[in-house]
Amino acid sequence: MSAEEKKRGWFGRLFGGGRPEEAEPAPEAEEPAEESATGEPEASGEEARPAEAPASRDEAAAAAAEAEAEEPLAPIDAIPSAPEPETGPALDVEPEAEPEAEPQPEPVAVAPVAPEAPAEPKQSWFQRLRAGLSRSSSALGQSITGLVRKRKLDDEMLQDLEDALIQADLGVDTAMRITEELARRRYDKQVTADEVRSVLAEEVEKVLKPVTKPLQPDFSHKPHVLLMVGVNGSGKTTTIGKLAAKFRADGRKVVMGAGDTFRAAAIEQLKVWGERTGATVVAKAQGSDASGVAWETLDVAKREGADIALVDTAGRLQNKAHLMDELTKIVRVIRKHDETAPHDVILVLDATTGQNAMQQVEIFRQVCGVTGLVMTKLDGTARGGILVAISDKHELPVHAIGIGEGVEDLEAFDAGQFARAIAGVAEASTEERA
Ligand SMILES: Nc1nc2c(ncn2[C@@H]2O[C@H](COP(=O)(O)OP(=O)(O)OP(=O)(O)O)[C@@H](O)[C@H]2O)c(=O)[nH]1
Repeated sequence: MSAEEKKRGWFGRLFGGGRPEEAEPAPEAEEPAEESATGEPEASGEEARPAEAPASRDEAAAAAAEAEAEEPLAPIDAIPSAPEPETGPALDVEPEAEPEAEPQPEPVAVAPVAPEAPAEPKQSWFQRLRAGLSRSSSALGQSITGLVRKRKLDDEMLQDLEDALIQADLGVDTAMRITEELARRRYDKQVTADEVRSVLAEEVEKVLKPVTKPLQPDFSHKPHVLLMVGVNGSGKTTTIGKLAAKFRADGRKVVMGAGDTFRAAAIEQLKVWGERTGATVVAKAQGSDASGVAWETLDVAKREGADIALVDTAGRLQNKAHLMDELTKIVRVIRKHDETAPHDVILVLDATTGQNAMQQVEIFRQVCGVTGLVMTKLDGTARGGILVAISDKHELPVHAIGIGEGVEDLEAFDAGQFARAIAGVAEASTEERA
């Protein structure tokens, strides 16, 4: 199988329909990414289009001002604080004060693109998923093995198992269903750890199956608008970059909007992804009005006849009413371009934040009508079970999961694979070894 066919396979699975019929050929790498002589990437949009920028700035300002006058979509005071994720810096500076300050000397951490010539034999996605989820599955596996020692399944063991499953962030309801099913099958009989694991995998798959939904952009929108939201550090920018790479590999025209104007490094990070993928990047200076960036992103996307616009946002939303307003304002500004947009509002959740991720779903659903989820960093945590609890409670589509920083580390979500990986059960069929 060629690399291209593999990409298409991924695309088909992620986007649910295989390669679109009217995909335009991928432009040459230098076409959308405009670089200066120094090699410094120049953003499209305001920086890259001086002649067109003033008009769109006026429109953006007018749209932003109009949007400002409107009511926010959700009461901010009702939103509880979610602790900072492990990877993100704390918010202690008002963004309005930022432009004056020296740009923060943050390193631009950009995930590596898939290595061109991998030396090692390529692992299947399931193998990598299992390896990624090994912290989650081994924590659970140890508890299960510790509890099941050639004993008959009795009430005490069921209670201990339930506690272990809750500890693993799977959620109370799922934990109860698993132990009820175990009791139904094996009560007062000898039970092995393998039997427990297999019931665990089956029950987790039952929860996850209904939420397994590939991303299905409707390219007739021209552009299909995808808004990426989530707390800072959850992996929004990286996920946008990875998605852009997938769309570009499928011949789509992509425009990315650097709507995270809070952090200079996030803007730079997106520009680098733009260079790598050949996607156009619309960016403004750090501290600029994010809704202005969103406006221009759609402006540029329409002008370029882009298939999809991926709009990044800042994630410093906890207890910061004006930043929460910023998100609702971005949505309103986007709707001035297309009242049906944004067509996808994807919440990126960092698995390492465990139960806080549940809280984040509640907050972002209130504020901006989340349509689907991507969970990242499942590779670095023992708390992967949280995706099960979130799915059980919120029933939001899970589009994809991330198990690393590279392009190849984002995959379409598959309930069965995830369930078996987290339960530490072997692959079910040869199909998944592909
Ligand atoms: N291990 C691992 N790291 C990831 C994954 N996804 C993203 N990251 C890393 O997480 C860090 C934060 O990712 P960003 O994409 O910058 O997060 P963000 O939500 O855009 O953050 P802000 O710009 O601060 O709002 C980066 O170092 C990414 O490379 C993943 O699936 N696994």
